[in-house]
Amino acid sequence: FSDKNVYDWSSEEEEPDGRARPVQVLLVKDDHTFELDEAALSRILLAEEVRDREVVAISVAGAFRKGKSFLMDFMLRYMYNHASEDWLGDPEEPLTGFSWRGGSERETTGIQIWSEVFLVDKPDGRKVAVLLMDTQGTFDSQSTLRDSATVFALSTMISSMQVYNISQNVQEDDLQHLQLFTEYGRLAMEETFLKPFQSMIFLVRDWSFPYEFPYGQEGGMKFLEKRLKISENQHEELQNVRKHIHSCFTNISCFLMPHPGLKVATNPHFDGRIKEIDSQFINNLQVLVPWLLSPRNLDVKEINGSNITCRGLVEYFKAYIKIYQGEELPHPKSMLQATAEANNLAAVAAAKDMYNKKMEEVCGGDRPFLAPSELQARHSVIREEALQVFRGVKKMGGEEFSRRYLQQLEAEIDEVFVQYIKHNDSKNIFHAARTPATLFVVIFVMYVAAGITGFVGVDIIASVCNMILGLALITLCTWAYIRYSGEYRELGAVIDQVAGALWDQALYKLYNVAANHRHLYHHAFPGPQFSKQVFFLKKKNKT
Ligand SMILES: Nc1nc2c(ncn2[C@@H]2O[C@H](COP(=O)(O)OP(=O)(O)OP(=O)(O)O)[C@@H](O)[C@H]2O)c(=O)[nH]1
Ligand SMILES: [Mg+2]
Repeated sequence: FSDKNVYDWSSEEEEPDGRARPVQVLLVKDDHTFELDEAALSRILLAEEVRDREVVAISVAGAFRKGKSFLMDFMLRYMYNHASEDWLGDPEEPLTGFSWRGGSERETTGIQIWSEVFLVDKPDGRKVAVLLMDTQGTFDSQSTLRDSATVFALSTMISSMQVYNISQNVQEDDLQHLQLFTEYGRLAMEETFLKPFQSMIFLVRDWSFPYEFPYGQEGGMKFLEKRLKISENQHEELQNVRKHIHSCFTNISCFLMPHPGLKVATNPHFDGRIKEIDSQFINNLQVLVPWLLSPRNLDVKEINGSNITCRGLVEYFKAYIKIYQGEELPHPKSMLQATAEANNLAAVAAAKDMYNKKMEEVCGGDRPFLAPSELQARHSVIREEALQVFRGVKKMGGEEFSRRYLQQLEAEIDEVFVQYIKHNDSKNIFHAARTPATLFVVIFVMYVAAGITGFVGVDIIASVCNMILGLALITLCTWAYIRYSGEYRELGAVIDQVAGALWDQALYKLYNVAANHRHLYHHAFPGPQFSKQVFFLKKKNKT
């Protein structure tokens, strides 16, 4: 990091007035790839006064358009006013910092961090660096599920405190998405016996049932306890989500926030001044922000049980983004897509299972050799039955989607059929006798050749023939021993292969000779055209 270039402002990041501002460190590009702006990240986290300080990273994540950046700006105000009593400041002052606005389209993209890292003295005397992080909302209409999952997972991995910003209630799908995203994060991290992430704060915005659970942290905790409770009679699916969430975070808490008033929610000219926000919201903001950010509540970022400095965080950020840029992680899928895939795969498995069972009955290990044509016929029938089984299973995802799996099933069945053919062939006594027969033929031919050449007086060729004869004899004995004892099977396979090749070559040659002389045969025995065709058809059917 001593390289000076690392600290240089990149040209587009030129900041003439030196004022703090949000800096985009993670970019999600149009082609849904991710890019880390290392220069910008290094410039902020490797500045001399902070780089060796332990870091507290606070992030806010959740669905888009739910007031995340708005909340972050109040956190900024708290940090700038040094946690004083009247940190909210002038009620007429517009709210600035991370860019926020009304409207239905997304605002924040990627991950942005505040260019100023705050140095805070903790009550135990340690000076820590506080980093504020704003993130792209999940499930906007321009992001894939993978984009959302990556931004959420990365911000959870990098932060020591993740604020999960949700609207109105903690719904089961909020929990399921949290489960999906944290699992996606955990995949990219090293396995550890510790919980992978630190603090998770469920921040419920626009809470409308204070008569059931009062606003604030205590009401929130009671509410969340109820929501995340695991009981015996709960369905396994519900239990799994809850167990997963408990296993991911060392600290889980909740805060119930009231609605900020209609001006905040609906007035396009609202600029964030406190005067126009409901007093109940402000009162709770005055509890929430110090609860999150007061020096004694700041948790230093830990990874694998050791505290991380700003310098370390840069390295982790780089390492994690590399994993998400690569192709080794599975892509998170939408619920429908995942279910449709599971349905189709189960149907493929059932159909294949049925095919295997029926084929075992036809030509399994304990069944005798079956004529190849018969095997082919039985295969065709059973294959069609298996395809019917696949078509008969109810599957999500539609015709088009399941066609791919049907093709996969057909390919797999055909592959298995090749194995059945081989298995059936090996039961053929002539197949087993192919190697010794070939060797016998070689021995015989060599014997005759040696005899003739010896008689004629070409001794050298006779000796060569005798040598080949001897070799073939030894090979035959070796092959017999291997077949009998089951040892040295690789050598046995080589002998079979060579003998097979010899056999095929000889047959091929014979066939060629026959084919070359066929016209002579027809010439010698001319017959009516149709009978020739019938003859060939019959022959074809037989084979
Ligand atoms: N109903 C409601 N609206 C809020 C709340 N806080 C802020 N808003 C309004 O919500 C709108 C969006 O605020 P942002 O902070 O830009 O939202 P965001 O979650 O950062 O949005 P993205 O960056 O697009 O993900 C603004 O008009 C805010 O005035 C809240 O607690 N409840
Ligand atoms: Mg935002």
